[in-house]
Amino acid sequence: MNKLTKALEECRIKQEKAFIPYIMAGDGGLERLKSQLLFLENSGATAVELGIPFSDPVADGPVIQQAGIRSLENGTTLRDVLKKVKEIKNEVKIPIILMGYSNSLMAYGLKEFTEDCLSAGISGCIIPDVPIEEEAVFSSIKMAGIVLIRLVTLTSSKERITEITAGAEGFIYAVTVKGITGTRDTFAGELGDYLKKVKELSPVPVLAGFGISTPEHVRDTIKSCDGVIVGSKIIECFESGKQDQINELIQASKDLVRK
Ligand SMILES: O=P(O)(O)OC[C@@H](O)[C@@H](O)c1c[nH]c2ccccc12
Repeated sequence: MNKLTKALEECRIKQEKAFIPYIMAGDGGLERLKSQLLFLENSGATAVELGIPFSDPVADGPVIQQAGIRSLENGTTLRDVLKKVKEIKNEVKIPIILMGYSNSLMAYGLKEFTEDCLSAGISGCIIPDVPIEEEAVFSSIKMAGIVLIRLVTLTSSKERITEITAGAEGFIYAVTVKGITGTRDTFAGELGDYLKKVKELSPVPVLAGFGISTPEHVRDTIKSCDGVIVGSKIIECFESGKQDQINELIQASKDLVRK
């Protein structure tokens, strides 16, 4: 079974919620990647979403844009990222999901990208600018047993959510805001109902992401879904050396079920 699918299945059996932090590969240099991944693993993350730096990150807010710029300035390429992940794959146990825009993958060549992901032990990919209608282009990834994570948003209709969740693999990424990535203070009132609706329709776990940045956000959001994804706040914490706050966020995802 795919390592990510298995990790999520273990969460379900243990009645735990999933927590997936996002980091930008090459931010601070790729030599930092192993210690970041091990820190997140030891803090109790279920998996890690690893961003591929890209010059035109259309879905990203300022924090991730800046992290991408820093990484590109360090000269990080997708090839380097996959090489580094391959190098450390026996030491890092948690599943790694690559997050990248379609251009980066197409420019690399999909056949080669798939092969290199396999040898690096990548479990899943998130390609946010690829709607299900275009997914066939990336079928080599799926055929290799790497899950392709699909996204739904607050504005997706019930019909659209049904289409997207049918045949979904790994988990469904439920975007919690109408906008780009980045920390938020509050969320739309309809968020809980939206997540419950996606959960009713989805055959795979539903994880919510975008804007989640405090332990309260984590606790509130996971009441209505199977886990959360946190990006911008994690990047900020690593930047400012406040790793203890990362622990608090991850811990918040474990609180609910223990009570
Ligand atoms: O940064 P936030 O608001 O916590 O959102 C998660 C996010 O960072 C991560 O999943 C992500 C980063 N870039 C993306 C682009 C599209 C979808 C998802 C993402």
